[in-house]
Amino acid sequence: MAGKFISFEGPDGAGKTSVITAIQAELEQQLGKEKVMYTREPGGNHISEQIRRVLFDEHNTDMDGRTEALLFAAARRQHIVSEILPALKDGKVILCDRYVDSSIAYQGAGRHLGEQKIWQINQYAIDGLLPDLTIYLDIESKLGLQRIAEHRADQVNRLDEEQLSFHKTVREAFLRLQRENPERIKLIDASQSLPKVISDVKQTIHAKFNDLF
Ligand SMILES: Nc1ncnc2c1ncn2[C@@H]1O[C@H](COP(=O)(O)OP(=O)(O)O)[C@@H](O)[C@H]1O
Ligand SMILES: Cc1cn([C@H]2C[C@H](O)[C@@H](COP(=O)(O)OP(=O)(O)O)O2)c(=O)[nH]c1=O
Repeated sequence: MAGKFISFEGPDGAGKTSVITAIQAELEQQLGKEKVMYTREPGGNHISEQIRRVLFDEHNTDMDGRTEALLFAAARRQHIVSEILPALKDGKVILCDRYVDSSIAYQGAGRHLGEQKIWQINQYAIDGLLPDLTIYLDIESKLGLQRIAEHRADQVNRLDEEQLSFHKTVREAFLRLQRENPERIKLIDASQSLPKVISDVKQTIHAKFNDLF
């Protein structure tokens, strides 16, 4: 079986973690644990996790936007080399919580660094490796932030605390990316109930890979 690279994207609170957990459990049942890999960005290996700590340290409020963008790209590079490429070689299904589209949306649009510029620095990091399929969980910004506030108040990180307008800009960018890449990026309405979102995601994965679900 050839490896399959599936990324999950969406604004904070869209439900990525909840959805991926369910999808991972079902795929592991079907294919066996050794054939499925969950991983997240930034992170997934000890070097990227160290970069993650710098990015999300609440003391680093003075971090320059370009520094932030370069650190995300650096963590991505290491993640590809240490996790993604070996798993693809082993024929695994990779469920990746965020990938390059997050940088375009958060740093490019949200931080106004320019979506094209962020693409450019990320080309160097990803060296042409895009997911076979990207599941974009779309949610209205206010609802996404409400979900975080209601359920995960203890886990709010430096980036979650950005203002509503930032999140709206990020969502617009995700929607634009989806419109520009309709073959790779599939939109799921994440304001639906969790079981319905999971069922839509499974259908979408099956439409792309007939041997899954
Ligand atoms: N479809 C849904 N309907 C209602 N609440 C949801 C739904 N999906 C997720 N949640 C809740 O919203 C919060 C954020 O979800 P999470 O999966 O952590 O999102 P993300 O990883 O995208 O930030 C969690 O407390 C989760 O239980
Ligand atoms: C991968 C990536 C994430 N981010 C942000 C989006 C999230 O706010 C945060 C990831 O934090 P995380 O705690 O993983 O949150 P979530 O469960 O919402 O994915 O990092 C970027 O700004 N750029 C990136 O390239």
